[in-house]
Amino acid sequence: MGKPIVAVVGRPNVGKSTFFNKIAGRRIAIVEDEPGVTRDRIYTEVEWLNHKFTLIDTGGIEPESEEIIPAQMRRQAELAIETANVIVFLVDGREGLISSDREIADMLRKSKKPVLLVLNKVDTKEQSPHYFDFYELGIGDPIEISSALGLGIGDLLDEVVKNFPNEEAEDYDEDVIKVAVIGKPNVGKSSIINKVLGEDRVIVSDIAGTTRDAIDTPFTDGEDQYVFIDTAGIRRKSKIKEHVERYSVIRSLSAVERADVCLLIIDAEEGVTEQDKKIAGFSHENGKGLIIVINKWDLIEKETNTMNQFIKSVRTELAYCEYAPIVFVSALTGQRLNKILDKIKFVANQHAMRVPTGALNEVIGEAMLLNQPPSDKGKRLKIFYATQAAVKPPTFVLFINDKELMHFSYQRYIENRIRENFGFEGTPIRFINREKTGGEK
Ligand SMILES: Nc1nc2c(ncn2[C@@H]2O[C@H](COP(=O)(O)OP(=O)(O)OP(=O)(O)O)[C@@H](O)[C@H]2O)c(=O)[nH]1
Ligand SMILES: Nc1nc2c(ncn2[C@@H]2O[C@H](COP(=O)(O)OP(=O)(O)OP(=O)(O)O)[C@@H](O)[C@H]2O)c(=O)[nH]1
Repeated sequence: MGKPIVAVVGRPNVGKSTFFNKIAGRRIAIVEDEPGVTRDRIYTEVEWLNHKFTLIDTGGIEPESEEIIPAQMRRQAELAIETANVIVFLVDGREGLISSDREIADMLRKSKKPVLLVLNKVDTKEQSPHYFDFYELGIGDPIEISSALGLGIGDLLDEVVKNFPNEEAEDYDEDVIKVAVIGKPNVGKSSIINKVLGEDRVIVSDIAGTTRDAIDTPFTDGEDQYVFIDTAGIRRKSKIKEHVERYSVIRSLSAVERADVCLLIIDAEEGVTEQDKKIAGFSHENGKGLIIVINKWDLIEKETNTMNQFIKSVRTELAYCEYAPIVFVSALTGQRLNKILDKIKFVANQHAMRVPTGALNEVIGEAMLLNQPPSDKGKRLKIFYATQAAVKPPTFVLFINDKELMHFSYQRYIENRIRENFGFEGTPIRFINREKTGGEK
């Protein structure tokens, strides 16, 4: 199971952005130093009491578009209900209860998701004069905070964490390959899924070891078991056109969290957009396998170098995922779609691959001989020993003499040597640097 997702909802002006910023200030970012990773405030990674979760901001409601306000609010709440494990429902403790709070509350109550009712703007130690009114919403005890002053935030996060689903909760068996098909609206996600499912694959109604979500689509090619995660939203053509880009990014988040491999579908005519970067960044940060699928290739007029030029621009725009293979397909003509499943299987294996410690240390030893580690003030970096501590994604612990001496560029060099020797195509690689004291060897 992926990291839990927490969504913040509430009517305009209750302080959602202020709240989000306050929490985002505490964010931990695993790949923070990596250049090119697009940071956007749609989501932030948070750690509280050893629990990691993703906080999503369902976004502001545009005050200009008058008639649309109720619909937008409704959509925002729906989105939170669809994607989040815990919902923080923010209301204004100074202004008191108003009718749009009731509307949102009705939707949230019906969702069966854990909802925390949070009175914001309670800037003093005293209880809000409206405190008891909020019980009427039927969501339980209100929690008082001041996002502006940072009061009550810790207690609130304690409550949030308590409501997370059991981390031991069963998902699919280890060897079921979980695939998220992600991308902007209209790039051809459903068409690709349908084509893949159409080709001799058997959709299975039940699959070993699952408490599975009805919106997933498990299938098998006779050899391996797969599941397209969270595809209901894709198959069920939504009536409400999701104009707001943010919505489709958020929709992708929970699917990515649960996936082993993400297929990022890009429209060949449009090329890589900002939104694609956000989604790819999310896959990368969450350590998922990634395949970049350029769809609608039939619409492109080809000259000698068209494909290479396209690859070049994708590599530039998505520089931090250069490990991801790029495939050019057409869901319309079926071109190269038969290769997709093999690619998925391949990347899933790379993502779960473990290399022997002996071979790993040989590669690193050689790497250090070929290209001396950096030094500073007469002290040179030493890597004493390395071991692969985890898979999905492959994670290496490097025991070194001094963390300060490990530069990004050298880490990158080590990563490249590991990739050259072992592959790991399609998966990010993580490093943990550990100082080994008394470390001469
Ligand atoms: N006194 C006080 N003011 C607050 C607090 N939190 C937010 N505000 C103020 O409330 C106003 C609205 O805050 P935002 O964070 O923009 O509210 P929002 O819910 O994101 O609003 P939309 O983007 O319109 O949905 C701003 O003027 C904030 O400064 C608080 O804890 N105490
Ligand atoms: N020419 C061409 N059209 C395609 C291709 N793949 C999909 N389309 C068309 O693009 C449109 C969108 O395809 P969908 O599969 O519905 O896209 P989607 O990404 O699932 O869209 P949303 O449900 O809005 O997220 C449809 O009209 C498809 O027929 C392709 O490879 N070539």
